[in-house]
Amino acid sequence: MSIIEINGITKDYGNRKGIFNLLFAVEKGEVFGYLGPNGAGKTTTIRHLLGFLTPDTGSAKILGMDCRKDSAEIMKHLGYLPAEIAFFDGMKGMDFLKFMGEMRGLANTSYRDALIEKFQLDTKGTIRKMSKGMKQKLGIICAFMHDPQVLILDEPTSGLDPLMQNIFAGLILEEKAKGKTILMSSHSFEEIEKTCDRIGIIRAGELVTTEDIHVLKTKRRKSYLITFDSPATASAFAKTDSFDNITLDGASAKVDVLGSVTRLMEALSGFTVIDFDTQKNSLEEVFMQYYGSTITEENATKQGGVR
Ligand SMILES: Nc1ncnc2c1ncn2[C@@H]1O[C@H](COP(=O)(O)OP(=O)(O)OP(=O)(O)O)[C@@H](O)[C@H]1O
Repeated sequence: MSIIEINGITKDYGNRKGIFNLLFAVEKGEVFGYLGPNGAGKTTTIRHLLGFLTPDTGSAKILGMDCRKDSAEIMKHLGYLPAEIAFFDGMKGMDFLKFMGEMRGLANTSYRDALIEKFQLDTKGTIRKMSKGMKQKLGIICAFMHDPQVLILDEPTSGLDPLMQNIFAGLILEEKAKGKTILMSSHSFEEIEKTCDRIGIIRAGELVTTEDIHVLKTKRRKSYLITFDSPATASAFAKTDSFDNITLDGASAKVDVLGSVTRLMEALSGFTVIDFDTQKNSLEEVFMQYYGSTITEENATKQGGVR
């Protein structure tokens, strides 16, 4: 039995908005990254899993239970971080965590306290006065503190600074090692790449693909920005003809590499390199790398009125 199942869900909001015949499953111990641009349908999918929405067709299950009918039972085993956190604004952070803990019958608060420590959150102040990042940390602690078997996290790192994003990635890996099943949505391939086993890409309400992250990494083209000691060295490197796609700019060269970076490292060994940087690709670029013109053609067809 899969832990999370989305069985052919359609929720049509009209105007081509919503989700359409979605079908995927997340297995025990798996971290599943759910990626897509703004408005693709990630939150709508997650709201079905939480039992907040009734699908037009299809169904969702968690731990074999129906997300709509058995949501009270499911909640006992689930940690949820919403995309937009609405807390009781006037409450102090710690009072909120205590309140949520009591609702869930949390007897042992040691994990909660360890999470507060890990995220360095000052829980003494009122939630109203907390920054976006602090509220996000509070939401994360609340989702994990009762040690649930299943976690559903809607854009968990939004508002977190890079240091906290790394701490969050570490937490996900620890939870994965405990055998937790995690579905997390994101816009960022880079973020998902650090933690997930598999990703699903949704676009315009339809699942474009689900793929093993290791397979994707080998298919992925990355850009590297290399700064040499002089423009002459940069052009000498470009003339080695080792790579198809080199763009020169003074002493710098941007090189696109597919898969392993070993070949680039070897090619650079005879040159003086001052700086070496990876350029992050946007999700859109990653889409284009994997699916090339297919996506644009599909979109053009849809915009022309055919689904
Ligand atoms: N209740 C609703 N009524 C009508 N349209 C809706 C409703 N809820 C969502 N939508 C539309 O459905 C589409 C999918 O929205 P959803 O919030 O699931 O996207 P998302 O992938 O989570 O986006 P983001 O990354 O911006 O959070 C959007 O076009 C949105 O405007």
